[in-house]
Amino acid sequence: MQTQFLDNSIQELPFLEAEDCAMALGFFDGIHLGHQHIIRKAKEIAREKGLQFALMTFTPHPTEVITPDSTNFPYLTTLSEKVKKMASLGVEQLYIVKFNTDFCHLSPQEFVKQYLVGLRCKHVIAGFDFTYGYKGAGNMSQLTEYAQGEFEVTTVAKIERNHRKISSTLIRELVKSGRVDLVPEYLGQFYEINGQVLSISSQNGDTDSIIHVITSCFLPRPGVYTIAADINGVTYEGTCIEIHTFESHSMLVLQLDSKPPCIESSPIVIKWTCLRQEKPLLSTKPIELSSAVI
Ligand SMILES: Cc1cc2nc3c(=O)[nH]c(=O)nc-3n(C[C@H](O)[C@H](O)[C@H](O)COP(=O)(O)O)c2cc1C
Ligand SMILES: Nc1ncnc2c1ncn2[C@@H]1O[C@H](COP(=O)(O)OP(=O)(O)OP(=O)(O)O)[C@@H](O)[C@H]1O
Repeated sequence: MQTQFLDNSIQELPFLEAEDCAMALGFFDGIHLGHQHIIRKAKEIAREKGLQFALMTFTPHPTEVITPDSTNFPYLTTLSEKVKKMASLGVEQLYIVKFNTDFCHLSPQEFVKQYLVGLRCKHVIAGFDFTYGYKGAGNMSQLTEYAQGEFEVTTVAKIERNHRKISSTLIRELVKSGRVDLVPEYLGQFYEINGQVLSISSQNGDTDSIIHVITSCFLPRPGVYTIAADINGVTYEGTCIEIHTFESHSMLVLQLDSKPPCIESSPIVIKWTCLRQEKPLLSTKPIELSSAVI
């Protein structure tokens, strides 16, 4: 997959090098089951028409630009995780458009002309509620008219589960309220976060261990959770017994069912499987964080 960052403060955009493409559009936080359907549809159309399979996303989330006071937007996926997932879904050309005030002020027609026609879109695929242009004024029913014959449009109808639209917002609400057990119905997998191991200590004569983890990802509300932790390619079952949230990061205390070897400073991926108890099990004092790791 080729990845291209587009920053409209740079005048010489590499549009002339673009290939004729079928392009999926959207923010795609989490790449949930609704997103995956759109991405598969775009891939299918690209194959049928012999076009490059492209996808356009934005960074940061429009809310961070439009509501500058908003802090810590609750992303379900970091940009680098999103890039990896897009590659695994077969996207051939990923455009990551810098969402800034200049971009935000483009009219729907300007966006279509500069970014969609400019990037040689021959077919555009998005969901029924995709919006674009200043104040999100452009919608899918206007897109064919704005395309002026340059590309075709496929609008994917609302994809629901349990009579609710599958959405990043719904998944964030489930995570926030601790209902991580329900997340796979909408996300297609357990909610995962990335972090870094700060320290590890043995418990019960080496049969299990306590590890401290630092993360800046969006977390479930405090409580005791069953988790699985991937460290250096090995999966450990365990429990998250404490969650301490600070301004820009959080610290987790995990109890693992075994003691992993030499994992200080290792990256860790934590899968949240279920909320076991509303209150923390025990209260360990948060360890001192050196400024080097924050
Ligand atoms: C050129 C352009 C300008 C936009 N301007 C605004 C804006 O002024 N206000 C706003 O809330 N969202 C704005 N958006 C964001 C869109 O409404 C929408 O959230 C974004 O395209 C992602 O779509 P999705 O949330 O359906 O994935 C803009 C999007 C684009 C492409
Ligand atoms: N359930 C769904 N059914 C059909 N299309 C969807 C669905 N969810 C998202 N889409 C489409 O996927 C693309 C990315 O959407 P977006 O990132 O806004 O997802 P979302 O889940 O609606 O997010 P949020 O809850 O933050 O609004 C857009 O084209 C959007 O229309």
